[in-house]
Amino acid sequence: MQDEFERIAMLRKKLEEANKQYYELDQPRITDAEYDALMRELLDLEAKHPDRVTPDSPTQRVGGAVAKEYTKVRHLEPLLSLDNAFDPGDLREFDRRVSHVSASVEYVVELKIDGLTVALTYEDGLMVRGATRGDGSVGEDITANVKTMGSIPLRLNKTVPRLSVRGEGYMPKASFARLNQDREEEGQSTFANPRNAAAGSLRQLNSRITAERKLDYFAYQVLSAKELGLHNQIDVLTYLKEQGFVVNPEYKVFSNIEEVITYCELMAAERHRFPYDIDGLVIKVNEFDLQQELGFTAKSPRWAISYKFPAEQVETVIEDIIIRV
Ligand SMILES: NC(=O)c1cc2c(=O)c3cc(F)ccc3oc2nc1N
Repeated sequence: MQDEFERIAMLRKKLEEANKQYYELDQPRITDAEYDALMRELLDLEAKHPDRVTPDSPTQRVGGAVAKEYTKVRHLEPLLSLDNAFDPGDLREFDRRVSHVSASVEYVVELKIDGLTVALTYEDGLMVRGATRGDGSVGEDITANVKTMGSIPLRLNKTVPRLSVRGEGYMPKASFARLNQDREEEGQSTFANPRNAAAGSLRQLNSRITAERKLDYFAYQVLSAKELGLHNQIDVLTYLKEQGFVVNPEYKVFSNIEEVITYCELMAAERHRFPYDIDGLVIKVNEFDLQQELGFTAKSPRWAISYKFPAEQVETVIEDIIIRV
């Protein structure tokens, strides 16, 4: 019996390590087939010893019971939306407002991942809830689905009593292409874009289906960051990585808006080189003290703005349309 418990512990360690290699380090060490075999063995051993199952066991990522409908959940703090900037003038206007409060400012610029916001709650280091944005105050409880997302840790590396994390759930372009191909072959309707596919997959009532969709997650915010001894957005991104989250590595720090504008224009031209869709950039005042001085409007922070890439000229090929006059 004891060696079965040791086997359970060893399998969990190997699966967690494989998960970390795949999602955090992007360097899978074992094949999917090997991963599945280890998971199958652990599922069988846990079925024999159900009292040994823990909420952070890798088997909890497989997905299980089908929910009938969503329970609603109220967010600890409302999830606000970002004001948009469409051209350099808007960005200079944003900077002018910021400069009224502080002459010197540091901006962090992150890619704006084109997915959907997912709010995560951890208690004593264990993930206890995942929720969609909903109307900003009340979202849908999608905990079962979120557990199937390999880039979201089931357990934090450093246990803290309570941690609220926000980030973007998204579907990588490769997963999107494969999903639509499978659906076409099965005669099903296809998704228009990865964002819709991610939304549909996350709001699935059957988490086994979510598990097959290979969704991914970039964390970018923690609540009550100052209580964690964090003083700016860069601290937050570093903290999130330490805790085991995947943070988008493309963030940059600039000390004036003209550098931000140059970077925005550069990235608009490079927007398709990433393995996921982005629809712009998010510019954030780095220091929390200045963020707090700037505060919020009714619906948005005054210390952040999203720069939307210009709409692209997409040649719509109109073919096979014969206009009979
Ligand atoms: N899609 C994104 O990649 C992304 C989105 C947001 C937000 O929506 C957002 C909303 C706020 F009220 C405050 C900060 C934010 O930071 C964000 N940072 C990001 N990187």
